[in-house]
Amino acid sequence: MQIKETRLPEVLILTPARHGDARGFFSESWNAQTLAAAGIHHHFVQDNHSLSKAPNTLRGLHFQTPPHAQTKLVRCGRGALYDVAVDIRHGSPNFGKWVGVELSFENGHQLLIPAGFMHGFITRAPMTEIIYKCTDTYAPECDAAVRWDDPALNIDWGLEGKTPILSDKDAKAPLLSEHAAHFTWESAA
Ligand SMILES: Cc1cn([C@H]2C[C@H](O)[C@@H](COP(=O)(O)OP(=O)(O)O[C@H]3O[C@H](C)C(=O)[C@H](O)[C@H]3O)O2)c(=O)[nH]c1=O
Repeated sequence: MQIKETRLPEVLILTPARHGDARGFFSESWNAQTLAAAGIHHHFVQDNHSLSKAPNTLRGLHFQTPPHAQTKLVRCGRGALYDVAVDIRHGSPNFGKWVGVELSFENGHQLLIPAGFMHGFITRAPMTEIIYKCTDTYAPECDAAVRWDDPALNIDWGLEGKTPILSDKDAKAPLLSEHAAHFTWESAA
């Protein structure tokens, strides 16, 4: 397992080993003991899996507010995507700062996104599948979204002038500044 920091130190790129042979490869996509040996302790309770059929499909920016904030371990099961995490922890020196990482079936990279960060991604290929583990279960009453193109965040999604495919919910999401509550977050669960 390779572990690499990003410009937001709490957001890590994890790349499990792939054991190749003539048939293809085998990889432990997640092993609690391996992560614990690296000092990474999370209790995941829900796995998510979504398919986005077209490139430039953008899902985000999403998060669950306390008490159901989620740490996520994200990977790309098929295709390719650009995965983005945004720090919205009240009082964080990196509040409002973002980082993006290319995740693909080919590169096998995973992104560990702690509670207190928003998550979003844009697909770079057709039929892209994202698979991710969460440390809390779905809580619709805590499900929140912020506009993908919030000028205060200035995220570069690599759209090159194209318009992303969005859900109605994401198209109508508020700006971060319109979220009345400033969320205080326990340390990442
Ligand atoms: C998140 C979630 C959704 N749903 C249901 C609710 C809707 O009927 C349907 C689609 O939900 P939504 O449009 O919120 O799905 P995405 O746009 O992929 O949202 C996700 O995308 C971003 C990138 C995330 O990190 C979050 O996990 C999540 O917000 O699945 C569930 O049943 N359980 C769940 O945990």
